[in-house]
Amino acid sequence: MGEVLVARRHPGGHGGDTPGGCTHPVQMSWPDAYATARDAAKPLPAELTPVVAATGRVLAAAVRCERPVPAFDNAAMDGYAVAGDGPWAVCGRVLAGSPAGAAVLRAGTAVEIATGALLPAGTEAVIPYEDCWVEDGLVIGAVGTRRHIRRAGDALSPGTLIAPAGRIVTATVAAAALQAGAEHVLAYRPPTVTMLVTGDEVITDGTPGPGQVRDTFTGLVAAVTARAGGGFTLSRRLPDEPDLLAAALGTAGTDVIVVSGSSSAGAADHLHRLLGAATATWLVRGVGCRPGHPQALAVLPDGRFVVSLPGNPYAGLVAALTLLEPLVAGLAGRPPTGLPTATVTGRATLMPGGVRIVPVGPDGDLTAAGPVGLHAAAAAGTLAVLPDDWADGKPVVTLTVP
Ligand SMILES: Nc1nc2c(c(=O)[nH]1)N[C@H]1C(S)=C(S)[C@@H](COP(=O)(O)OP(=O)(O)OC[C@H]3O[C@@H](n4cnc5c(N)ncnc54)[C@H](O)[C@@H]3O)O[C@H]1N2
Ligand code: MOO
Repeated sequence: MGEVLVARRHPGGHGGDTPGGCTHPVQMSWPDAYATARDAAKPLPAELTPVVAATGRVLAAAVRCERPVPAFDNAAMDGYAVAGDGPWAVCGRVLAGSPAGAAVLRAGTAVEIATGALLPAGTEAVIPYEDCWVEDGLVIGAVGTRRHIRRAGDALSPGTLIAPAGRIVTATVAAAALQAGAEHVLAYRPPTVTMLVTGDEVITDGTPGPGQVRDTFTGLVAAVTARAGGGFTLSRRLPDEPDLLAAALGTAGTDVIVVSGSSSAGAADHLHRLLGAATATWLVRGVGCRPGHPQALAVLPDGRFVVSLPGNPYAGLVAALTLLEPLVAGLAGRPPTGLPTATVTGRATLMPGGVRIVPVGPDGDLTAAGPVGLHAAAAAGTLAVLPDDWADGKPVVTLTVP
């Protein structure tokens, strides 16, 4: 599944040795890292999916109308279906969903009819209630210039395009497909994502005690996964125990494994060594951005991707938007789209030779943010990717906070 982009040994940056003959590229620029994650992900196989379960998936083949819409001739107004000249003798009533009856409407007769009801054969027009009245069982009025009849196929005929390949199945695409008689669509299988939350100090519920922190990653990763069209399956908290992390990496049966923490050089940071031992291929190992520079993307020999998010929460969010989101979107079959740009104003300490990723409010003003606190990103909603030659007021690429 993965593609070795630069197969060469790391010259010795963070993470130390990579036993097991693991190869990897040197630290990448932020735009290259984003593009690498996106391009490494080829769409997963397409499968025939019930329309009702396809929302959020990407179409691998166009959806076309299979049955005319409407499927049968019906009344466009509540009133009387009539044949021949009036006045018309009322001989029955047809509501939507009830059969029109065997009888053919003969000249001079009428049936009371509801909007959407099957028209009796022989109907020449529908006269709305407001254009007629009934006296002694006779409808009195005149057929107007409009017949108020909807013919089968008036709205849509078989073969008409409902949605092209590559389109995300929205609720409206699904509704249009069902309306047009499609029960199944061919859609890419959405990638599944497991989250491994590492760290002895991380707790997943309750109030942290001394030295502990509350997990902030699971909800963010689940949201980024869902937004990119993936299925978040599970979050597991793991202590800083290499055997447990190795076992979890080995058994996670999902297309993508996200690991928070353990990305750096500390005594309890085992991920890089374990991926080396597993002969993973590094696609990205370290990115020229602040925060989030220790982030990485690797592919295991069986094709499963591992996304490594640095433990500092804002750095981890930046990494999820840099590597996880484009990866999941690509696996889900979403066609690449350019990132939005916006004009941003204010001041920031730029990173020579790399990018600084800074929260930006709706007014376009930059906000200061360190690698830990998430409050500025939460208030901002958007992150600006500032290159080292950025100047106040210049437009930049932006990322949307989940
Ligand atoms: N010698 C070096 N030390 C560090 C470097 C470096 O290059 N050389 N990089 C620093 C940077 S930058 C970051 S970011 C962190 C990355 O650390 P890890 O990914 O190994 O993560 P931990 O050490 O486990 O934790 C760091 C920090 O984040 C907190 N954390 C971890 N997981 C969670 C979670 N699920 N929810 C909330 N907070 C979490 C953890 O408690 C630590 O405070 O390394 C620097 N060091
Ligand atoms: O990824 Mo670290 O921020 O640069 O804390």
